[in-house]
Amino acid sequence: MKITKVRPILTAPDGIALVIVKVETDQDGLYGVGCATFTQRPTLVAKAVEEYLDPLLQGRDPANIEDLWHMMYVNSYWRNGPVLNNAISGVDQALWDIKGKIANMPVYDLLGGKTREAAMVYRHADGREPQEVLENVIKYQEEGYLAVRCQMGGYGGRVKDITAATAVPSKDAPQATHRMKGLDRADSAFPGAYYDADAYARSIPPLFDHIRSKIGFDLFLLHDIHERIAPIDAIRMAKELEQYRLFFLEDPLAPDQIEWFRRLRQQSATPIAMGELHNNPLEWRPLIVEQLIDFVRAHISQLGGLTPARKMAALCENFGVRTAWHGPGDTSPVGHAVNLHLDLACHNFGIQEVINFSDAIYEVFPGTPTLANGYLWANDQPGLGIDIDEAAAAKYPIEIKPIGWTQSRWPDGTIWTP
Ligand SMILES: O=C(O)[C@@H](O)[C@H](O)[C@H](O)CO
Ligand SMILES: [Mg+2]
Repeated sequence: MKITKVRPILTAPDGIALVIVKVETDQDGLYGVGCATFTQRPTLVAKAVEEYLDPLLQGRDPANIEDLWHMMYVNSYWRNGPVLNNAISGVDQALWDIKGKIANMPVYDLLGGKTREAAMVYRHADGREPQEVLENVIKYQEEGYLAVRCQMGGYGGRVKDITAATAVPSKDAPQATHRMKGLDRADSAFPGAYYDADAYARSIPPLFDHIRSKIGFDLFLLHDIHERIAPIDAIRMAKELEQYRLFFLEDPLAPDQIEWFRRLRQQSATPIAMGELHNNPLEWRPLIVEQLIDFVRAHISQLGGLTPARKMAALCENFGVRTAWHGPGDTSPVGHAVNLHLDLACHNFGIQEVINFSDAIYEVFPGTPTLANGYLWANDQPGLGIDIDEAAAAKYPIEIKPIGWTQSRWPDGTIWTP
């Protein structure tokens, strides 16, 4: 068997640019699909696939996933960055899809079989003040969800978008209404998504106090700091939140502040999740091996696909760390399917982040997993069990424009990690 063509497909059914890779073979009608999504730089991933991976892979046997992965990985010599890892991921996942189709088994069966029936998910609740967040939490609870992530005013409790040509105001949920210190000068300020780190840090413990006092402890709650505060403030928040028993506190520290995890660990028993920004094994290895985190949050297409992700999961299992694969809207449904296959097969699964799959998503991606009773369910079809309808995908072209939400700023205009 030979690979005949490797090509990217770009589509945005929900307005978020997704990158899918299709690997075609010389066997009649046999192909695989994989997620290569890097929604901030989609056309660069497409170029890496078209100009470098397609010529490299044509004529190779798609059965040899491990060899092809390592070959793609070192072929550029410089490695482990975004764009190239996403492109490799698209191919890698498509190869697993092909293998499953040939074996007539779902990918979770190739990985050892189901160790649970379905994957517990969490949903995102937001609101301008604690009562509104609470109401949204209760909505999810009434729909049967077992876990809800609570934010207030978006990441960092963002309070104001200074819209310029480059800002995208709709990325986060409702904006808080209070004003920022000294920031009533929208016309002259640097464009960006402004937030007040101190006000945000102070607002979160009372938020959880309000929610727990109303609903009790019979629901898993989560929070994402999104690296929006200084490291010592993140430690303080983790300590203050201990009494509210979070399922996890996500991204308390930026990936570049890895040494701070040791201090955080010494001071707080709040479970920590980290890793959606990781690209390089050197970033996650110490966090896992030193047991500085409780959940890995890797974005599987940033690692280079299912092949490195299953190895990461095995490393985690050895050290008592669980998986919580990244699953917001900037993971494609193919990526969500890959997450789910790992969730079902890995004993050390923790929880799965998921979005509400829209009608447009189900139209473009037949076989997208289904949500019911607070769990994500696989369809048990061979391979990844998901496909892309290219005619439907073409109805939702991607739009390229400068990214606004990653221009997060403090009240004085200082840019901070998004
Ligand atoms: O954990 C989350 O869902 C967020 O951190 C998003 O992944 C991030 O804003 C990129 O979309
Ligand atoms: Mg996050």
